Amino acid sequence: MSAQSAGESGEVAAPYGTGPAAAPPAPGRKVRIHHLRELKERGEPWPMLTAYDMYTAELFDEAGIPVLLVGDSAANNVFGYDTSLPVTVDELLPLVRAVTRSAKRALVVADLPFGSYQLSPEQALATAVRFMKEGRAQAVKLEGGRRFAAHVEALTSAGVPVMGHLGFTPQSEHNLGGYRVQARGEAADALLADALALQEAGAFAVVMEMVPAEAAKRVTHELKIPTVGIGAGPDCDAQVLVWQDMAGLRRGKAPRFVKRYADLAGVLQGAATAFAEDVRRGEFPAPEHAFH
Ligand SMILES: Nc1nc(=O)c2c([nH]1)NC[C@@H]1CN(c3ccc(C(=O)N[C@@H](CCC(=O)O)C(=O)O)cc3)CN21
Ligand SMILES: CC(C)C(=O)C(=O)O
Ligand SMILES: [Mg+2]
Repeated sequence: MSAQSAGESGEVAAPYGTGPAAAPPAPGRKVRIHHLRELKERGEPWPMLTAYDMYTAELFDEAGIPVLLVGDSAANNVFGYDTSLPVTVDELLPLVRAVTRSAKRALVVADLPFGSYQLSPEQALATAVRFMKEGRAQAVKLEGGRRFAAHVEALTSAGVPVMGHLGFTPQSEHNLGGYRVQARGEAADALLADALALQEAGAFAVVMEMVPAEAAKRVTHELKIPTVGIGAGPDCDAQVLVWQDMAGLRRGKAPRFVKRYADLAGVLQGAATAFAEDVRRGEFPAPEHAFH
């Protein structure tokens, strides 16, 4: 339905992504949520990465990543916690500010951390407003399905674009029994019902984490808004990874859904080792590094 016919029939148009298909963003122009809807309609998959600081935001933006997520996964990839649960709004806000200052084109999504939105739609809006006003984020993300439809609606009607997150939701790891695949078998119907409820509440996209590829494919076909997979198979509209997994900075056994595109841990370890040896041998600084 076009925006015009919605007006003539007296219906209230949904806040986002329901207008006529818009052109994809021109190079150098800011990515908007309707561009992502347009990519879905054209069947063009798009990439999303986490970013938590200036250099990664600049590099990923220039590499053509249209959406950057300042994930609550900063908990275990920046701050050194063992899970996502301890990280706070006050810890994440400076990271969101760094990323939004640095990304010229990418749309920046701020992940709402555990405890900062679950209490009520009012709490969710108060937290989202901080990420938008102080962090300059263009959207926020929160975890949960039907039970959070009212929260999503409060945000979207206040002008805050919301990305949902279903399947394995790390903030509920204690309830879900650890890092496990979700929505197997019968539970695939509940996944679809949750996704439809988020779309109905005004979400502009939905992340699906660690769900069977078949379930993710079905949700992707049933939704008008884009799905973003992480361990959800090849049929999602978009794919997201934590950047330290993607670039091989994080060591140890990676989850099955990770593909490593570089060995940053090896590169950095090698650079630091070479620097240390140079200093110990008296070879750094050389004359050209000193002032006379
Ligand atoms: N670096 C990093 N990457 C992530 O993908 C990530 C984070 N951190 N922090 C927040 C959450 C936690 N996530 C995780 C963490 C571990 C597994 C994991 O160990 N998966 C195993 C077991 C799966 C199973 O037993 O079913 C795997 O092999 O995929 C999965 C997702 C995803 N998110
Ligand atoms: C893995 C993505 C989707 C996330 O929520 C995060 O990085 O916090
Ligand atoms: Mg997260």
